[in-house]
Amino acid sequence: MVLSLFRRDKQYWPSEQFADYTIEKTIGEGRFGICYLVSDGQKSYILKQLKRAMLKKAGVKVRFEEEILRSLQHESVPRFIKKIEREDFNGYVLEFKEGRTFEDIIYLDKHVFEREEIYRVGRQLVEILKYLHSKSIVHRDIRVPNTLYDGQKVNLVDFGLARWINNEKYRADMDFAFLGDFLLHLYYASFELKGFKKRPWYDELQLHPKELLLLKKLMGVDQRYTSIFEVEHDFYETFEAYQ
Ligand SMILES: Nc1ncnc2c1ncn2[C@@H]1O[C@H](COP(=O)(O)OP(=O)(O)OP(=O)(O)O)[C@@H](O)[C@H]1O
Repeated sequence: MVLSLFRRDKQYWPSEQFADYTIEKTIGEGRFGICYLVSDGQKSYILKQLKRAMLKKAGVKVRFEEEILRSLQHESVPRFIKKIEREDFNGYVLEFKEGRTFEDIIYLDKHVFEREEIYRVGRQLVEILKYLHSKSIVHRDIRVPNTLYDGQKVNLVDFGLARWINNEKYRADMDFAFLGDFLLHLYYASFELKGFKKRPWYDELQLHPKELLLLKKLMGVDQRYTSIFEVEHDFYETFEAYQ
């Protein structure tokens, strides 16, 4: 038992067979785990391998992702398919969600987001947050590498930091700063710095007063929203012209 804690995590390679799945490729490696794209011959899935060292260090915390994903049923959130616990592997199989990460779309493709698209993307994130918060879940990691987009639909992945809201350490409003920062990434995709001086986002981005207020309240520059319903209200008012 003690020895197994110090053993290195086994890496899986393309074409290798694992349980009922064939490994297609490694998608990403983070602090907590390694994500593989796998197939059962019919459909693709995500196999998430939890790192042994992290399981030991974070203990019960890594279990939240499983518990929370199992409790969710939303078209933009991967379904929890099954858990796999073996001597040489700890992890689970998740539904594969389509789309590339916003990180790749912004920084590799250099895609420019016009206001209408910012509205279409933002609207979906507000809907996802309404669902999560109604289930007493705060995601705490809505960032460009954890959001997938196929040009139409937005999917939210990586529930590794998600927690049950207890209004103390874990509050719903924690997601608002992430949402604000995410939207700023979309605005900045079309931003060109004129001159040399870097100024704060609320000075250098050309924003409508309603956009400015929405973003300031999300980011906590102005008094932060207290519920997703307030965010939703202001979001739709801000983007009224695109509905
Ligand atoms: N269900 C899914 N469908 C499609 N792609 C996914 C899915 N889950 C994760 N991915 C992809 O795998 C990458 C890594 O996933 P995830 O962030 O959950 O792993 P992680 O080990 O927790 O990483 P980190 O520690 O960096 O947060 C994501 O950026 C995304 O591109």
